[in-house]
Amino acid sequence: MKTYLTIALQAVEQAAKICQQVQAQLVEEDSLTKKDRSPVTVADFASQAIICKRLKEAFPEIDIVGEEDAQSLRQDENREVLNKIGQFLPDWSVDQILDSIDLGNGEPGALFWTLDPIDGTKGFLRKDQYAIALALLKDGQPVLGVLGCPNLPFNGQADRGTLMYAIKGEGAFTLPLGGGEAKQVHVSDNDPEDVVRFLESVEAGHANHSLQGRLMAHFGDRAKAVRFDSQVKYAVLARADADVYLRLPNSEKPDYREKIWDHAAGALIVQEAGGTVTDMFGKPLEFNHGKKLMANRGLVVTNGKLHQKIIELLNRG
Ligand SMILES: Nc1ncnc2c1ncn2[C@@H]1O[C@H](COP(=O)(O)O)[C@@H](O)[C@H]1OP(=O)(O)O
Ligand SMILES: [Mg+2]
Repeated sequence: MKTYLTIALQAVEQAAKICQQVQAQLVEEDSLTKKDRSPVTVADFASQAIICKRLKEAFPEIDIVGEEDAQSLRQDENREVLNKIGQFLPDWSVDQILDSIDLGNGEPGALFWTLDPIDGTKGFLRKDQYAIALALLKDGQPVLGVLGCPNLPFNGQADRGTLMYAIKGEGAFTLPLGGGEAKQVHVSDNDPEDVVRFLESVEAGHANHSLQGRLMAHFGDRAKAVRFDSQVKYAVLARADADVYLRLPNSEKPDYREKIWDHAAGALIVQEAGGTVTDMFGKPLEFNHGKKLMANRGLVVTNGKLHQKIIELLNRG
């Protein structure tokens, strides 16, 4: 597993550098809009190209299930975006860029990678938080997870981003982006009688803030809301800077199913830091139903001590 970890960390580091460069110079034309109207940027594509290329060089036989594909970039109308990606990958030919992005068109199987090259694209566009999320799944369970969080200060140092990783059964660790010593992380110790820090999406459309608000009311003044974009929320909880992360289905999209690349890495990291991850009914996440968590609804992530209480409150009818 150590070889997988080394390559995964290198790939995420490399992608994070490009994402930081793009974010620093971001203009509106650097993004295009997908069919579901969600945005995708130059950096999403560059990140996926870099990570897929690195993984395939090292592990040619392992499929990669990435969030993006190059179909839209192959259309003339998006030539500008493709050219811009080329500026950030100066040694790459156009075909190399397109083909590397499409290395992420693999299918979930017994052993595969899943990649969100930029999770929280809306946060990225706001020059706020985003994550690069990569996980290795074996027999339907994440066994290795890496989260690159370029705008999440490492140890309070604003100029250093955060990397987090976990190997199943071996704990969760953090180190600064750019290199440094890895330190083990543990979730908080807070119980239902303490202050309870709730993580939620910045984007109101991505979760049911009002249902979450009603649940928080149970804890009165002790409930605090903390908003972050992306899987950065998992990293914040794993290092004990928050206690609960809820993703409750939004009434406008009651049938929404979570995507595997949005949760595989983060869920493993929180579990290895001592926390608990289930859906809103307390059922463990099942990663063996294709690209979506078809057998689960919503998400409840806690430090473990709060889990039962939250599930109880959510399901008391
Ligand atoms: N209705 C929805 N319910 C839950 N998650 C959603 C919904 N719409 C989009 N998302 C996902 O929320 C994630 C970002 O979450 P956050 O706001 O917490 O950072 C994205 O991966 C996005 O998926 P997608 O990338 O497919 O649009
Ligand atoms: Mg995502």
